[in-house]
Order: sequence, then C-alpha cells, then structure tokens
Amino acid sequence: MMKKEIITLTIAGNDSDGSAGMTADLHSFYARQVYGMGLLTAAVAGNTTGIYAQEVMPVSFIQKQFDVLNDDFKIAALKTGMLANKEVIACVAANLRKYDMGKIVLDPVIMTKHGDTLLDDDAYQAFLDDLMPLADIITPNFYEQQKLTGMQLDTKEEIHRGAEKLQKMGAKNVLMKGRHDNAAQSEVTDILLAEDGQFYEFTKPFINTERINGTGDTLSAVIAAELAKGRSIIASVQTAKDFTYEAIAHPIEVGSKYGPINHFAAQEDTK
Ligand SMILES: Nc1ncnc2c1ncn2[C@@H]1O[C@H](COP(=O)(O)OP(=O)(O)OP(=O)(O)O)[C@@H](O)[C@H]1O
Ligand SMILES: Cc1ncc(COP(=O)(O)O)c(N)n1
Repeated sequence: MMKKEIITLTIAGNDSDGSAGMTADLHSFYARQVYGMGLLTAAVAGNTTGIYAQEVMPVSFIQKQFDVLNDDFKIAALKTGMLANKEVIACVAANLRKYDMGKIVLDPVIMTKHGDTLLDDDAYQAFLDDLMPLADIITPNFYEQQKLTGMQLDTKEEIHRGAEKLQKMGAKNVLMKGRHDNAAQSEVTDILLAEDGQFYEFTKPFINTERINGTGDTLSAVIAAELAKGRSIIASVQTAKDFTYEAIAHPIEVGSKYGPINHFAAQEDTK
C-alpha cells in the first residue's frame, strides 16, 4: 500500500553554490524525512566568496508554479525565503490567501551575512502589511529584527518588546534569533514569543566559525518540516535549533571562504 508522504514547500531563491536558499531548504526537508518541493522566486550566482548576479523570476511564472502545485498536491506546510521585490511579495501573499498550504513559516530574507541585498528597499512595507498577518511563525535574525520593528534591540527587554511589536503586526509566533558576532561569546540564545504570550529560550554553545552559510534557511526549513508533521511550535523550534547547531558543528569542507553547513551531520545527530 502506498504511504501518504508529508509535503513541505519552500518558496525561495536558489543559490548556485548549494549553501543557502532553496538547496539548503531541500537538504533540510530531506534530512527531516518530509517530501520537499521548491517554488522558485529568483536565482543568484554565488559561491563561498559572495553573490555576483541575481535574476528574479517573472511573476506570471511564479503564479503558474502556485497553480500547478495546488492543482495536484496537498501541501502540509511551507516556508518563504528570498522574495526579492514587492511584486513577488504581492503574488506570494495573494496565493497564501487563495490556497490552503498548511502552516506558514516566514523567514524574512533581506540581506546575506556578507552584505548582499536580497530584498528591495521599497519592499519592507509590503512584507509587513501583506505577509506578516499570514505567518504562523516569523524568524528574523538580529539585523532583520531592527529593520522590521524600526527599534534598537540590544537588551533582552528590548528584544521582548520588539517581538511583541512583530506579534501585534500579525505573526502568531515570533522567533528572535540571537546574535553570534562576538568571538568572545559562549552561547547563542534564540527567543521565542509564542502565541500564548509566553517567552521561551533556546540556547546552544557559540561556534566560532565563518562556515555558516545557510543557517537561517536551515533553521526555518526544519521548523516547516516539523510543523508539517503536526508537531507543536515549541517542539519544532527545538528540533530546528538542535539540527542547525549540529550542521554548524560538523562543517563540510567545500569552497575557499564562507562555506556551507552540513545537513548530513545534523541528520545523524537529531534522529
Ligand atoms: N556561530 C554560531 N554558533 C552557534 N549557533 C549559531 C551560530 N550562527 C548561527 N547560529 C544559529 O543558527 C540559527 C540561524 O540563525 P542566524 O542568525 O544565522 O540566521 P540568519 O542570519 O538568518 O542566517 P542567514 O544569513 O544564513 O539567513 C539560529 O538558531 C542561530 O542561533
Ligand atoms: C537565494 C538565497 N536565499 C537566501 C540566502 C540567505 O541565506 P542564509 O541567510 O540562510 O545564509 C541566500 N544567501 N541566497
């Protein structure tokens, strides 16, 4: 008898070196044993030294991908990644309203860790107005938290207030990822503001490495995979944090500079 597979979708850009974007999402889905699908919004020409060109898919093509996938499949959860501009955001938001694709994980991809811009400056408002109210969970990093809230967020108190502001804008759960830019720090703590108004902390040791391309994508993809299985937000975030940590702790030695993380290692250690 055929087993019904759990389908998880990434709506994202592809990064040609496989470290981030759609490829990292699909590696993560595979490792967490859900069936992964990829709806392509953009493609970037990148390697471990940077991103050198990018192309955005035509909105009509993005629309077609939504239609053909929903004609044929029942999607249990999705995550968003690189959305590039306000036209793509409008198309994605309209389709998230039109089709029931299960749980929605919003990863606000604005800029890579090395300063390449992946979302137009005039697109933040559309992100806040059109996508935030649809999110089951949003996963901003330190830079994205300040951009989206317009607040300076240095202390834990300030991070809590920032999370509350994002929740008021419509995201049910808000995961404020911790800073990891101080070589002397010993831990990285991500703070979740859950739907019930409670704060939860997820802490792992800090790993001092430059090989962290794709960490944000991986974390949000694993959250989507676990939500697709019907697990709770807290259990999904915990698995994603553990998985991402193991993937950073056992890097794959490819490329000369800012290398990828290792989804094989994480697969072994979080089963
Ligand atoms: N050096 C590190 N040591 C330990 N944990 C880390 C490190 N870097 C990132 N993490 C963890 O990886 C996860 C992803 O967070 P991160 O802040 O890297 O996302 P991001 O900046 O959005 O990533 P990206 O730029 O790849 O999208 C978080 O759980 C974070 O705590
Ligand atoms: C196409 C694409 N999407 C997203 C990211 C960010 O990746 P991350 O922030 O997880 O390193 C990237 N570098 N390329």
